[in-house]
Amino acid sequence: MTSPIARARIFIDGEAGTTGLGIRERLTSLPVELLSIDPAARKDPSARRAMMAQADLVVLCLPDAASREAAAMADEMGSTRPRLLDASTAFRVASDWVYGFAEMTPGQADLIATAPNVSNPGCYPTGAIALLRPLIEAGVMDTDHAVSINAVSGYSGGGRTMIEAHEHHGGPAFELYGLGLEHKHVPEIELHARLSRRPLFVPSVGHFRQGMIVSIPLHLADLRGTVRAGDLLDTLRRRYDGSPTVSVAPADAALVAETLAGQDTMELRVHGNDEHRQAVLTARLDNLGKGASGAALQNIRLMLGL
Ligand SMILES: NC(=O)C1=CN([C@@H]2O[C@H](COP(=O)(O)OP(=O)(O)OC[C@H]3O[C@@H](n4cnc5c(N)ncnc54)[C@H](OP(=O)(O)O)[C@@H]3O)[C@@H](O)[C@H]2O)C=CC1
Ligand SMILES: CC(=O)N[C@@H](CCC(=O)OP(=O)(O)O)C(=O)O
Repeated sequence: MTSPIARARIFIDGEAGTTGLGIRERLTSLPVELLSIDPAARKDPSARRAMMAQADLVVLCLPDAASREAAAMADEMGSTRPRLLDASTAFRVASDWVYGFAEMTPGQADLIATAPNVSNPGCYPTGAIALLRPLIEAGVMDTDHAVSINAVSGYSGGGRTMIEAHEHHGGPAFELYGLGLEHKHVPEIELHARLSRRPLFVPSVGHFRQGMIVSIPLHLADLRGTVRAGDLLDTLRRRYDGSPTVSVAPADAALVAETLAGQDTMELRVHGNDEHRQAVLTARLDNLGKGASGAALQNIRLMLGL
């Protein structure tokens, strides 16, 4: 862990957006100084650059293109460059950025603590990678396993535009999307879960504000060796033993997506039937909590040694 910076200064670029607001609220629990931009100048590059120049850490809560622009601005500052934590998809598979999923694998939290650039994970990848990577690292699942990932998110996952659509114009009760099979989270899941074969990913959104379930059906006969559902459970338990944020919970007959709304934790489960040699892995989280702002707070604490 790095030595704590005395009252570090943090600038959230995109502070008024969904993720930015969630981070701002959570920062009140930390001994840091929040630098806020004049709302009228929030998209003015010179005003943003001036805020960045005063900050120890800049948290980017922007669309991808604006994040790339902000990272380029930071690079122009040379030795006075602030450290960056990016909430967008822009740098999640970039080799010179550290992936900000502290529990993903042993040693990841230490990498985050010292990195100049950290990318906050996507909401869906947080659940998918948490379930898949321990199985691949334990050799239970082959890297080229034919993985299918189904997921449902609350509408806040679509940012301000989708929130307004659902809250003011009555969005659909349930909608499958990403059916072109090009969702922006697939490369991130493939890389960080350590898959060598592109997974199928079918996301959906429901008419509820916050919450998410990611589920991965498995035929146990397609895994390595003679694997039972209990072996999958043991593998996940070993990986997340003692984690305050990721827990491995008992299987349940049904799961409600909204249960963890407002919380920054994630629950993993293995729902197995050894007679039929089948299992469904699930991750339940709040897309705005462990899926976004809660993970960002975890990364901020690690980066500042708090
Ligand atoms: N919502 C979610 O569940 C998650 C979102 N994310 C990621 O976080 C990022 C932000 O998403 P989210 O908070 O949902 O989006 P929002 O649309 O709610 O917020 C984006 C914010 O960025 C501002 N903004 C847009 N362009 C610029 C610019 N060029 N310069 C400065 N500010 C700008 C917007 O201002 P204005 O509204 O005035 O245009 C708005 O305040 C995205 O990259 C998203 O992928 C990550 C994890 C989960
Ligand atoms: C419901 C919905 O639209 N969800 C968004 C994902 C949420 C999000 O913005 O994801 P990031 O974590 O990558 O930023 C989507 O599918 O694009």
